[in-house]
Amino acid sequence: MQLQFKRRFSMAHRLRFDHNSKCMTPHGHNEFVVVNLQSKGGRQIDWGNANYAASFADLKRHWHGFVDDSLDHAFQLGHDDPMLGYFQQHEPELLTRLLVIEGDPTTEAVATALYMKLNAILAAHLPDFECVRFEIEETPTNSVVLGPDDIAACPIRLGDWCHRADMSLNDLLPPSSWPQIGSAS
Ligand SMILES: Nc1nc2c(c(=O)[nH]1)N=C([C@H](O)[C@H](O)COP(=O)(O)OP(=O)(O)OP(=O)(O)O)CN2
Repeated sequence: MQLQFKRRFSMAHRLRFDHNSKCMTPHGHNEFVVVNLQSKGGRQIDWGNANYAASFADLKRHWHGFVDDSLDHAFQLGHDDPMLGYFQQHEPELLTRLLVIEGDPTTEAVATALYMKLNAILAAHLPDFECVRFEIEETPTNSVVLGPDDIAACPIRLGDWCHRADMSLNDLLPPSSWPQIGSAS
């Protein structure tokens, strides 16, 4: 049995690889992230009693905390985007609001990075559960859907932050400066 949780977030990005694209201009979307979780077998449904393996609240707490408090309204940029230099020089207090990824921040790449982030969060907080389907709905007409094989097949390291169970969105700041998910910042 799979449990599906959906959360909305706002974001901005720009794609620089295709110079003729309208997506060169920074622009934003209101997106949905949809995750399907299932028990790895260690925790089964407690039939006849609680009738669940874990409550919705417990399953959503850490992931939705990350989505709401870190991902929502972040500006997604490629690692070599010159706009990073602007923020480092003029508005360093906003560096925690930048999601930085190797290459252009397409929905495919960001979904892969965020799926890895969810896996790190599950390993730290819900080790008996796994994500078997991960979806980002970028617009009402464009979605990217991933399964575990897509994560295994990713040929590059998109960012160390994807593998940490904290609030980090980039590797510009040391890991010690990022709050843990669920802790007061
Ligand atoms: N493979 C990808 N291609 C594009 C992505 C992406 O993430 N992966 N992203 C964009 C832009 O973010 C753009 O905002 C959306 O592009 P597009 O669908 O071309 O534009 P519309 O939303 O206006 O599309 P309609 O369906 O015609 O409304 C571009 N490409």
